[in-house]
Amino acid sequence: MRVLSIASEVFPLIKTGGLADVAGALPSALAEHGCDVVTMLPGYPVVLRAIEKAGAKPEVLPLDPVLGNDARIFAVALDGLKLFVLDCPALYDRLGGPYTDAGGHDFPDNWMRFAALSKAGARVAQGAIDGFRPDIVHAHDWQAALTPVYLAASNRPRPRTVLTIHNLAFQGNYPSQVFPDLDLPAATWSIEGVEYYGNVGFLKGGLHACDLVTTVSPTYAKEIVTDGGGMGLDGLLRGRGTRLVGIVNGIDTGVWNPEADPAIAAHYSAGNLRARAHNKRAIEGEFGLRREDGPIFAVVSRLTWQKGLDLVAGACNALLERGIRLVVVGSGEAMIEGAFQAAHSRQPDRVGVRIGYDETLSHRVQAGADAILIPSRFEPCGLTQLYGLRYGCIPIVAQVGGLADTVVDANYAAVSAGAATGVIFSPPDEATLVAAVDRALGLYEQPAVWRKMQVAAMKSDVSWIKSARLYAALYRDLLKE
Ligand SMILES: Nc1ncnc2c1ncn2[C@@H]1O[C@H](COP(=O)(O)OP(=O)(O)O[C@H]2O[C@H](CO)[C@@H](O)[C@H](O)[C@H]2O)[C@@H](O)[C@H]1O
Repeated sequence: MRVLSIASEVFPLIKTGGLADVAGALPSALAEHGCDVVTMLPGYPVVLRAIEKAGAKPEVLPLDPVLGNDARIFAVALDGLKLFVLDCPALYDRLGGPYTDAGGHDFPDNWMRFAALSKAGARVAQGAIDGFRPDIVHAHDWQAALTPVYLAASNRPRPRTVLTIHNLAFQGNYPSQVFPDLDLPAATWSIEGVEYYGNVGFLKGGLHACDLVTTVSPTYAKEIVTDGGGMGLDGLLRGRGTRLVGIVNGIDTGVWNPEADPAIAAHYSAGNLRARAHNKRAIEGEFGLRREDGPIFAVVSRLTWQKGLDLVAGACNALLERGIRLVVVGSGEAMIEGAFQAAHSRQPDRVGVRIGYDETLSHRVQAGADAILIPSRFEPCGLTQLYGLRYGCIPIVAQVGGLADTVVDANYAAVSAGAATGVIFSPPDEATLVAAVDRALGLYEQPAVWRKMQVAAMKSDVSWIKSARLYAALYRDLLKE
C-alpha cells in the first residue's frame, strides 16, 4: 500500500514540536505493516541544507506553478525517510522558523504557504509525479488540512484521505479575503466546505472533507467532541461519529534509547539503573546545581498556558521548600520564561533554566532528572511523558488527553502490583500540582518503591508497534470501502 504523508515539520529535518516527531517516526513503523510511505514537506532552507550536507542527490521533478508560485519537487531518501520536498523559494526560502520570522512573528502569508503545501500534495496524490500514485493520503494538522478539501473538490479519481489532529488549538483560520487565492471551487465557500464563521478555516474544511479523522489519543478523541474540549469544532467532530478515531502516539525507540543514546553521559537500562546516577551528576554540572542527594524535577516544554507551566512557575517556591531542585528547558510566553529566570536568579544553585530549544539537552535531562512535570491543561497525546517513561524519569502529569492514557498512576493498588509508572493529578491547578509532587516525594523517599516504578516505566510499551498496526488497519478499511 502506498501512502503519501504531508506535514509541515518532520524530525530530524525540521522540528518545533511533537508533530515533527510523529511525522518522522511513523513511516518506518508503518513499513512493518506493508505501507510504503513518502513524506511531503516544504523545502525550508534548513531542509535543503540537510539534503546538501548529507551529499544526497535528489531527483528533481517538475511541477506546474502552485497557486501562482514556481515550484518543483526534490525526491530524496534521507534519515530513513522517503521524501518529496516541495521547493518553492517564493514561499519557503526565508530566515526564521517554519512558521515565524527571525523575530518570532508569524509570516503574514502562512495561509498561502500552507495552502500551497496542501495544493501540491493534492496534485501529487492525483498523479502529478510519473509513477507515483498513493492509495492513501495522510495529512497532518491545519497546515496540510486543505489537501483533502482540494481532493474532494476535484472530479478526478483520488486516493482515500486521513487527517490527523495533533492539536485542535491550532486551526489555521484566516479572513475570507484569502479565499479567491486558494483556487478552490466557489461551492467550497459553504458550511460543508472551508467557510467558518465568515472566515476560511483550514482545519475545519479538512475535517469535513477527509474520509477519516484521527487524533493522537483515545481520551483526546473523547474530549474534543465535548463543549469544553472542542474549541468550536465539537459539533462538526460529533457529526463525524465513528469517522473520528483516537490512536495514541508512540516514540522512536531508536532515537530515544538510554542504552545507546549518544547525547547522554552514561548508558543504562532497567536492569542497570545504578549507572543512571552519572547522568544526574552530569546535569547538576551542566546547570550549575548544588550537588546533593535530593531529587531533581524537570520541565522540557513549550512554556505556555496549554502546558500549564504557569502552574509550575507559581508553585516554584513550594517545590524548593520541599528540597527539590528544578531544571527547566523551554521557551514560550514571556511571563513564564521570566518567572523561571527570576527563580533561577534567587536560587541559582537550586534552579537551572535554559530558555531556548535544545534537542540533545532534552535527552540529557530525561536521562538525569528524577521526575518530569507535565501539568497540561489539555494534551492531545504528549510525547515528553513517553520519553520520561523510556528514560525512567517519572512523569507527574495532569489527568488529560494522552497523559491519562499513557501513565499508570501510583495509587496503592498499582504500586502494590508493580504497575505504577507515574503520578496523575486533577484538576490542573497549583494546589493539586503541589499535592502530586508531595505524593511523588513520598514514593521517592522509599528507594525500592521508586526503583520499581522506574523499572515499570522503562518497560512500558511506548513504541510505535501497536499504534502503527492500528493506522495500517484503518488505511486498509478505507481501501475496502
Ligand atoms: N525547549 C525544548 N528543547 C528541546 N526539546 C523540546 C523543547 N520544548 C519541547 N521540546 C520537545 O518538543 C516535543 C513536544 O512534543 P509534545 O507532544 O509534548 O507537544 P506539542 O504540543 O509540541 O505537540 C502536539 O502534537 C503532539 C504530536 O501528536 C502531541 O503529542 C501533543 O499532545 C500536541 O500538543 C517533544 O519532543 C519535546 O521533547
